[in-house]
Amino acid sequence: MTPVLEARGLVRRYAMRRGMFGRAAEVRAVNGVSLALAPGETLGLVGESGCGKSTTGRLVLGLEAPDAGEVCFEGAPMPSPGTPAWRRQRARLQMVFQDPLGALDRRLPVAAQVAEPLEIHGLGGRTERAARVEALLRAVGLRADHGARYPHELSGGQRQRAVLARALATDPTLLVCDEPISALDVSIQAQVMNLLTEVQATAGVAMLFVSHDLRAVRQVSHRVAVMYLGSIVEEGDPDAILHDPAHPYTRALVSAIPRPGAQGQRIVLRGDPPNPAARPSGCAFHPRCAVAVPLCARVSPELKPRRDGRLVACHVAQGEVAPGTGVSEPARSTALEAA
Ligand SMILES: Nc1ncnc2c1ncn2[C@@H]1O[C@H](COP(=O)(O)OP(=O)(O)OP(=O)(O)O)[C@@H](O)[C@H]1O
Repeated sequence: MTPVLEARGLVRRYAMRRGMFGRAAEVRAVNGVSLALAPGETLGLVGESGCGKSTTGRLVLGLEAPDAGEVCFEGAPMPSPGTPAWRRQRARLQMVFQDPLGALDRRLPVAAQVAEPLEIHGLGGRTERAARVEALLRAVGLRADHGARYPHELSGGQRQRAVLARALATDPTLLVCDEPISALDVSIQAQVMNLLTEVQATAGVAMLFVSHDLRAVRQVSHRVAVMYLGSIVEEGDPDAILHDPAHPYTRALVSAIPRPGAQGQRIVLRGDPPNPAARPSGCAFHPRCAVAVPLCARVSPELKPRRDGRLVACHVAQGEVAPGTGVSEPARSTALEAA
């Protein structure tokens, strides 16, 4: 089956000035990310602030061009932004961002905004569009009269529902949801998460669900990818990752989830939070890692399957470090090749 989305080796760098008169430094926001999504599948992208989740989302949507790597949508390379082919494809690729008020136009009633993508892409006549808007509002749990209101006349959860209705208007095959619940009250978060689960089941849309909240990601995702400093460090089944995280960074993330009765289990990461403008050599996580060995400072581990099939980018978790000797032969030769 052709994947809806396939991204290979994505790299995105930004120039960043250090202070008013400082020299420009380079931030590697995304550093070799590859991912694939099957039709109807949801991939959760999780990691702490600044690890490159949103930049990955923008690259996947074609809102920004990568400095290296390629994005294929339904088997074909993503057309250049602004071209007619790109505009046609944009109808099939939609997004839902964190702030529903910012995503909506304050001067337009909700129904007009839900109808907008249909007009832009020339889908249906006036009557058909009106019927489609009503059906979309109903599908996301809003009434027809909500459509006549302006965004400020809706609650936060209702606004995010309106944003979702608009995103679904063109019947997309891929939805990128970037922190869709983090600006909402906790009680409303659950409603929107349930709605997203419903949308998955009924619309059959593939989703890239970006969040720093592993529990939210687990609720909607078929697979989870954990990012650290621009790279995916672990990928696999959400339950397996939550119950038996393989990468030391994932273990720290999981241990930070508050759980009743799990006292004193939290892993506190040592060292400073990562600075993308000063990327450590080798494994980017090694300065904060409790199980790092000398190899980790020299050789960047690849994301590859362990014996149990879990994808992990860690020399230790992959079993490349032989007990007692420090480094096993395959890892030693990789290190020598890299030296
Ligand atoms: N336009 C830009 N110019 C310069 N640096 C940028 C730009 N966009 C992002 N960055 C930097 O790239 C890195 C990754 O940012 P990104 O927004 O992708 O992270 P994130 O994981 O989505 O974070 P958050 O959860 O806080 O939204 C950060 O260090 C950020 O400061």
